[in-house]
Amino acid sequence: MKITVVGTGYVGLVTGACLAEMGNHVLCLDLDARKIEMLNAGGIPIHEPGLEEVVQRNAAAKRLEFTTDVDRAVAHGTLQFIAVGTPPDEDGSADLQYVVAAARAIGERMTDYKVVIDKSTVPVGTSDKVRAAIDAALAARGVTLEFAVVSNPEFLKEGAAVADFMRPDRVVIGADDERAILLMRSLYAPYVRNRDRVLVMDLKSAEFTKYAANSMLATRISFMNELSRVAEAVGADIELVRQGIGSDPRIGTQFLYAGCGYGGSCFPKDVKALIRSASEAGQELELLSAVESVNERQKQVLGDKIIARFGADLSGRRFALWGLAFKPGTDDMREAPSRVLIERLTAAGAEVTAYDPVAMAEARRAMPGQAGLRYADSAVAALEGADALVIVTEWKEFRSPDFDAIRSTLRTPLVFDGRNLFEPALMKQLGIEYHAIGRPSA
Ligand SMILES: NC(=O)c1ccc[n+]([C@@H]2O[C@H](COP(=O)([O-])OP(=O)(O)OC[C@H]3O[C@@H](n4cnc5c(N)ncnc54)[C@H](O)[C@@H]3O)[C@@H](O)[C@H]2O)c1
Ligand SMILES: O=c1ccn([C@@H]2O[C@H](COP(=O)(O)OP(=O)(O)O[C@H]3O[C@H](CO)[C@@H](O)[C@H](O)[C@H]3O)[C@@H](O)[C@H]2O)c(=O)[nH]1
Repeated sequence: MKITVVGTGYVGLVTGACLAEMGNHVLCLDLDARKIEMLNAGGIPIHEPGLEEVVQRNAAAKRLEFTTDVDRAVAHGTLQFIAVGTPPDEDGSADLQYVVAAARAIGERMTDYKVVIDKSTVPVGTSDKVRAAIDAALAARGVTLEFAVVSNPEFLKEGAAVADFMRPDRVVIGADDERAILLMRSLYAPYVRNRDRVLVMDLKSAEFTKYAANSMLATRISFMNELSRVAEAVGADIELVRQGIGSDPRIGTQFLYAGCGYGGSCFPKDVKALIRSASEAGQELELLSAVESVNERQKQVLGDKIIARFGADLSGRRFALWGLAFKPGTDDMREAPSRVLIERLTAAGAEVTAYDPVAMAEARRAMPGQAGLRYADSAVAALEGADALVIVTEWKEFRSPDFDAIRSTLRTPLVFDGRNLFEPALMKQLGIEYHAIGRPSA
C-alpha cells in the first residue's frame, strides 16, 4: 500500500520503517529539515535497537523515503498516518496543535479518497477535531471529497520499539467507515499471528484505550513505589514482595519494579492528560492524581537518601551517576529521573560525574550548561574521586560491575541504587554500604 507518515519522530520513524518492511511504499514527512536531511544521508536521529538496519534496508529498496515536501507527502499515501507530538499544555492537557495542523495540511491538498489515521496519543474526541479540520480545509477550497478518520494508537515501548511494532500484543483500530476498516485490517494482517488481536472499536473507545493502558501501567509502578517506602519502614524487602505477588497470574510479573520513579515521553504526560480530560468531563480521577504525586515524590527518593546520609549541604561532595536515559535501550532524556536528581544534588552544592552508554550526547542537549555536571568516558572513570555511586538507569552493563573497582575507586565504598540491581547480602559481604529502594540497607 502507499502510505504517508506525517511526523518522523520516534513513533513516526518506527511506524514508517516497520510498514515498509512488509513491502508497503512509505513516505515519511517532517517539518524538521535537519532530521530529514540526516535520514536522507543514511543517518538516524534516535537510538533504538534494530531500527537503523530496518531503515537502511528499506531506504535502499526505495520503499522508505523521507521528505519535507508537504504536497508530495499528501499526494503519496491513500493511508495518511499522523504521528506528530502531543506535548502537555501548561494545564496538563494534550496540546493538539500539531495534530490539527497535520490534518489541515491534508485537507488543503488532498485530491482523492484518504484514510487519515491518528497514531499520536490524543484525548477522546480528537478524531472529531481532525475531521472538522479536514472538512474546513475542503470547504475553503470549495471541493467535496470522501475521507475517513481512524484512531490507531501505538503501544510500542522505547528500547523494544521495532519488536513491539512487528509483533504487537494487539492492534487497536477505532473507526466507523467500513472501507477504512478493511484497509486497516489488511495493513496489519502480516503483523499479527492471530486475527483476534486486531481489535476494531468505535473511535472514542480506541482513543481512550491508549490512555487507560498507560495509566494502568503507571498505577502499578506507583503502587509498588509507595509500598517500597512501607517495606523500608517495616523491614520487609519489596523485591521478595514483588516476586510473591507477581507469581499470581491475576497480578502478573510485569511493571511491578519499584525504582526511582517512572519517566519518559509518555507516562508522565499521558497520566496528566487523562486527569485533565476527565476533569473537563466532570470526573475527578482521585486514584490517578495519587499515581502522579507518588511518582513526583519517588523521583526525590534517591536525593532524600543521599541527604539523609551526608546532610543537606553537599558542597565539596562528588557523586558518580550511572545512567541518564529514562530507561535502558534508549537515549531519550524526556522526564528522566536522572534530571531531577542532578538538579537536586548540584543545587545542594555537589558535583556529579555521569556516565551513560548511549544517552550522554542527548543529556548534553537536554541539560545544556548544567552547573556541577560532568560526563565520564566509562562507568569506572565516573567513580574516580566520588563519595558514592548512584545508579539511576538499569543498563545491562551495570548489573554485574567490577565490584573491586567500585570499592577501590570510590572515596568511600557506598552505593545508592535506584533500580535494585544487587543483593544487599552480597554488598554486605563485599564491604560496600548499600542503599536500595524498599530493601534492607547493607
Ligand atoms: N515515544 C514513544 O515511545 C511513543 C509511544 C507510543 C505513542 N507515542 C505518541 O506518539 C506521538 C509522537 O510521539 P514521538 O515520541 O514520536 O514524538 P517526537 O517529538 O519524537 O516526534 C514528533 C515529530 O513530529 C514532527 N512534526 C510536528 N508537526 C508536524 C507537522 N505538521 N508535519 C510534519 N511533521 C510534524 C516534529 O518535527 C517531530 O519530528 C505522541 O502523541 C506520543 O504520545 C509515543
Ligand atoms: O516495573 C517498572 C516498569 C517501568 N518503570 C519505569 O517506567 C517508565 C516507562 O517505561 P516503559 O513503559 O518501559 O517505557 P516507554 O517507552 O515510556 O513505554 C510506555 O509508554 C509508551 C508511550 O505511550 C507506550 O506505547 C508503552 O506501551 C508504554 O510501556 C521508565 O522510566 C521505567 O524505568 C518502572 O519504574 N518500573
